Amino acid sequence: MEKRSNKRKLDQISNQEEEKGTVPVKQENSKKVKKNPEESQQTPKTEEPSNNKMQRIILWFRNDLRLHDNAILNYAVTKVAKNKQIIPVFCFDPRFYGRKVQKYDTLKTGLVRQRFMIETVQNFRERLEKVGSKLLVSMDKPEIFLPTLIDKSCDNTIVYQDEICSEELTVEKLVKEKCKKAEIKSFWGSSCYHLDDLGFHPNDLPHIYGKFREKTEGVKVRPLFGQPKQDQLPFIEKPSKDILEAAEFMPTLKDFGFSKEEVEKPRDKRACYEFIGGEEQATKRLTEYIFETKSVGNYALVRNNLIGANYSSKLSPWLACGALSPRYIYFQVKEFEKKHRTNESTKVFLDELFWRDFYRFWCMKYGSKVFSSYGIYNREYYDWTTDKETVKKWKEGNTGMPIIDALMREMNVTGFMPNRGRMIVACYLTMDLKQDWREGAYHFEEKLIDHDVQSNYGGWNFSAGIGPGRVLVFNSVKQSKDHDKNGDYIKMWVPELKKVPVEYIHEPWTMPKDLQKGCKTVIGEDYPYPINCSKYTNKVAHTIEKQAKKSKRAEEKLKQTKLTK
Ligand SMILES: Cc1cc2nc3c(=O)[nH]c(=O)nc-3n(C[C@H](O)[C@H](O)[C@H](O)COP(=O)(O)OP(=O)(O)OC[C@H]3O[C@@H](n4cnc5c(N)ncnc54)[C@H](O)[C@@H]3O)c2cc1C
Repeated sequence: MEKRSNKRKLDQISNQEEEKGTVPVKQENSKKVKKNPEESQQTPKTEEPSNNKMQRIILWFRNDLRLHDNAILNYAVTKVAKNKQIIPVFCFDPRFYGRKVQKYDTLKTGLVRQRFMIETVQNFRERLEKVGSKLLVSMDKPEIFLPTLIDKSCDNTIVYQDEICSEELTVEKLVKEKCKKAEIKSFWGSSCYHLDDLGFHPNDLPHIYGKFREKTEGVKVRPLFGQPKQDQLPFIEKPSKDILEAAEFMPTLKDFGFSKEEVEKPRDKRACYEFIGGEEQATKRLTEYIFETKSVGNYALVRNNLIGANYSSKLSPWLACGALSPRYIYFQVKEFEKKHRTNESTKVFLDELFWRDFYRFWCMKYGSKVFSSYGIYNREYYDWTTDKETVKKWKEGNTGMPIIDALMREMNVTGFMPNRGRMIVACYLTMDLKQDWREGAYHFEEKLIDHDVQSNYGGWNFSAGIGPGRVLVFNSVKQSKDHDKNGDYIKMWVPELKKVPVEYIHEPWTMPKDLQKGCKTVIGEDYPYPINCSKYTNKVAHTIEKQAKKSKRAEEKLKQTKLTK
């Protein structure tokens, strides 16, 4: 391996797998629930091999970048062997990092999440080093990099945590194909409930979340795995030069194609929280949210607010990449309930955590259908269109609907958007502007710091009226008045509207012309007219818009004639 040879060239990445769901539904659903899951035991029963051969265990980490409560680390620690070598690996797979999706004109991973991921991997490496291990990092595809670690003189095992959706399953399949000389083991580990404990096959998952909760009422969350201790993860005694290089390699944002200007831009001070990647920051935030500020005890009262650090936990970015275990959160909340109080808030908070579980099992059940345009029920009556100009305005936060613009701008800049906001903007794009929901979902995938394929595509299916449960149709103006009464959130993210009086902040296009001039916010000049959507724009606004367009055209004509003269 040449120095940093694991760094690929960005322009070599193929865009073949443009659309999700290239794996047929059946194949995804064929992920069997293990009947007698030796591999899924809390403490895996690993037999001592009959020979004295070195046991090489390659731990392929993906969305499980933590030492605490980690199923594959637990396997490595509890594996009984006379001689064993544990090799932890993380690949910045070019299919997920540094790749553009041409069809939706989005990146698979935008700048904010990419930065967070580098911090996460760096912190994970440091934590592994503290217990005497190392982390190999590569920018190659796993099916290219992992085979280079197979040593013929050893018994090799490749271990990973199960994933659910098509793109991830395709990679698993390729790894299996290319690593035939190694044994492959996988473990469930990304939800609170263990797949094997549900008591039913994911294909029998109830249609709606409430019924899922009823059906799983008696299911116990399994206890946590312990953290590996010093020397429980013995590395290779005399590693090769290549392996040592990979154990030091860490890509930079530039390696993923981001410009110097983008990389050096400071974090935005308006961000609701300073998200820094890694397990250490994750557990710090968890303690702060649950025990120091005791905010979990007020969750139900404030969770729909839009401003501040503690209206919700902000744990999702660490959960998404597995720097934080959902079971650890669950048990910490239970601890809080024991010490302080059990109330509606702690219950609602845990319920949200189980929504995350629900979407995982839901994606298992429906496979690639969750990425299809009319969803799992083929609701073709929605008749989405794609008007790139409209989608662009929505993406950039220039729709002329203040609450939508504020929410989109917060996400574009910081990577975070409140849950209420996600529902509002998704409903606006699909129900009001009637645009293909996938334009929105792919944009979220690029921008969100907490992007999680199951929660994102599940959330979009739900909001677009093609997913589980009732179809919720929001009125954006009402939502704006309900959740941002004084327009503080709007004014924070849409500074053009700073001087607009509160009574007009939610519908600035209804402001009388004189007032628009008075507060230096002329609609159509300083801030756009709302996209023509009959639900919100009243006749007055349309007339003003038409007149403005007419007079603009007249002005331009006049200029033209002057020029030609
Ligand atoms: C269109 C749309 C897209 C979404 N995309 C994502 C995504 O990519 N990644 C993601 O983690 N969440 C997503 N969500 C769910 C939800 O918005 C976020 O989990 C939540 O806003 C994260 O903030 P928090 O950690 O402060 O959540 P809290 O309100 O503090 O909740 C605690 C945890 O519960 C889970 N949770 C809460 N609400 C939901 C929910 N509705 N669905 C699933 N899990 C939930 C999250 O893991 C969250 O961290 C999406 C929702 C919608 C409507």
